[in-house]
Amino acid sequence: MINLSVNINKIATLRNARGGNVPNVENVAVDCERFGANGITVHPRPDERHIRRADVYALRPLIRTEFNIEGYPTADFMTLVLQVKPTQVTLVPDAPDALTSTAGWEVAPNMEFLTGIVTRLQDAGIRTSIFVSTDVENIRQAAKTGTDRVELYTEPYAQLYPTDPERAVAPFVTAAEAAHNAGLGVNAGHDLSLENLKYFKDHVHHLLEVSIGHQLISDALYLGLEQTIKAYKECLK
Ligand SMILES: CC(=O)[C@@H](O)[C@H](O)COP(=O)(O)O
Ligand SMILES: NCC(=O)COP(=O)(O)O
Repeated sequence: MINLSVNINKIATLRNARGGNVPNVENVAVDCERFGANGITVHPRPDERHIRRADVYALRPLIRTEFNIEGYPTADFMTLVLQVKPTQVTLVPDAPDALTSTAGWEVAPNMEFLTGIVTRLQDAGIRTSIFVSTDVENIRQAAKTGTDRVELYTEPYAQLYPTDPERAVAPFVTAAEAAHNAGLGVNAGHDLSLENLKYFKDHVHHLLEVSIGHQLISDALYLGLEQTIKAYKECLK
């Protein structure tokens, strides 16, 4: 089974637009699980433009499935995740002011840093994942950090899929195989959608989890959250 982890950043974006508590991020997380999500993902950014640190603490006791927290491992981020102890932390190389994630780690130049972070998280019982592109040598370097998993950055796939699905998916097939052969679990995410998810799942082997937010929450405006989650899960069957 491939887990669907619903990224609820955009629910917090909407809530923050008015300063109140509508929509309620905690209720939405619980409802995502009720509607079939296998996990909840959040990416608390330093400027708290969507998910806030307080949301992460509030969500922890409510989540019954897998809780995945993404982010750049600053000292503040590490304090947060070591207190909250989610199921998984996904390490992302984003600058503090990044609009969204646009690249994976260059692992070799960050080997000592990433190895230290991975060790601290695993010592606390937290599964780790490193956000990477499809570069196979870079994925082999990621395995040397001791990380449990990598998350393949799928935006290049999403961009090319509408015009050339075969060429779009090919590097991901190779990357997932390389990660698996290096002993890593394989996650994927960024810009996955109802349009491109099934083809990705049908071609990329060894997938354990996809985390999906922007497109899924946008689809929910038309289909409703329950039907949307069911539709994404259908793509993963
Ligand atoms: C790590 C990743 O893939 C991103 O997609 C991220 O979680 C999305 O963040 P935003 O919602 O801030 O664009
Ligand atoms: N890790 C990717 C993620 O959580 C969601 O990315 P997106 O679907 O919002 O692009």
